[in-house]
Amino acid sequence: MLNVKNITFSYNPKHTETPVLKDLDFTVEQGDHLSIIGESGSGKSTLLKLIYGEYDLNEGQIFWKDNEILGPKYNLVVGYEYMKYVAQEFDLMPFITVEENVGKHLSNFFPEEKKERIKELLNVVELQDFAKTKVKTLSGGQKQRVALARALAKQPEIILLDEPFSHIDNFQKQSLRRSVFKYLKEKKITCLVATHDKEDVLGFADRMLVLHDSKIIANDSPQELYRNPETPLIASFFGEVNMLNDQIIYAHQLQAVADSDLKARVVQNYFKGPNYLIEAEHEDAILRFEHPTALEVDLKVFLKILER
Ligand SMILES: Nc1ncnc2c1ncn2[C@@H]1O[C@H](COP(=O)(O)OP(=O)(O)OP(=O)(O)O)[C@@H](O)[C@H]1O
Repeated sequence: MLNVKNITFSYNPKHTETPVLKDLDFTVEQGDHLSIIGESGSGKSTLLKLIYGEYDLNEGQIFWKDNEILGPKYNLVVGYEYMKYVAQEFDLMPFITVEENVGKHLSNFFPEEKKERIKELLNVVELQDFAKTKVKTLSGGQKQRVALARALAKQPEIILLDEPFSHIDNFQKQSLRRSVFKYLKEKKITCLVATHDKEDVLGFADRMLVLHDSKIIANDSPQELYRNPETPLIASFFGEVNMLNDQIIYAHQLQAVADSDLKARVVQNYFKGPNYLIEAEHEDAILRFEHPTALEVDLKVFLKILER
């Protein structure tokens, strides 16, 4: 189990500024998948780096099982055998091939096993066809996949992923995500994923931690946070939201009907694929709702609030 005990951290060595993270306290069970979300600059990457032992904490402690994770003040070399961290910058070796990068830290004593392992990992990240390609010639998304495979090579107990699919194109993202997260679950590798993308969370994460103003404002299952978001910030991670009489209403919860007390005037349409997102004016505020077709600007519509 990962145990993050009341940690506080600021980059400023004199600790004079407001800390980036303050009094964070949470645990992650072995084999669980935790998503870390929050606005840009809320400290997601910093949290992963602290768990990796890259910085010294101002206050608090972090444990993986019984081992305390210590910062550079106490640990000459950053990092532990049982933990891997895939940062937003990949730090690969450009002049050697994909398979050499992936196998970099694997033992040469068992060449057959090593070959098989590299093959398995390249399958997980869907890079089978690039085994012999030099990394310097790869695209950003391909490099990101090599970095993932390399981090998995020695089967860590826990992996920290910072925006793991940010460079991957939409054509491959879905299948790669399924492949990597399925692999981590099967191998019971605990995983912490900092992400902006709800698709990385829904369907994969056991829990979701929301950072805001240096604090954890929510730590629950994605299902629970989706159904009962306590703040518009949490709800807006899942989709477009409206505030109506201090209630959080998702855009898909508003339905155009023949008649209701909620009247609005259409001002804008956005094509979203399966439907349109319609913006409509209601008492000087803009409401957003989904509709199967585009609606004429200035059309008066009546809206009904559906259950979540
Ligand atoms: N090395 C650093 N030195 C000083 N301040 C830093 C450093 N790295 C990050 N920060 C600051 O710490 C805060 C949190 O940054 P962090 O990168 O952890 O946020 P994030 O949530 O991961 O953002 P993003 O979603 O944009 O990646 C920001 O205000 C950032 O400017």
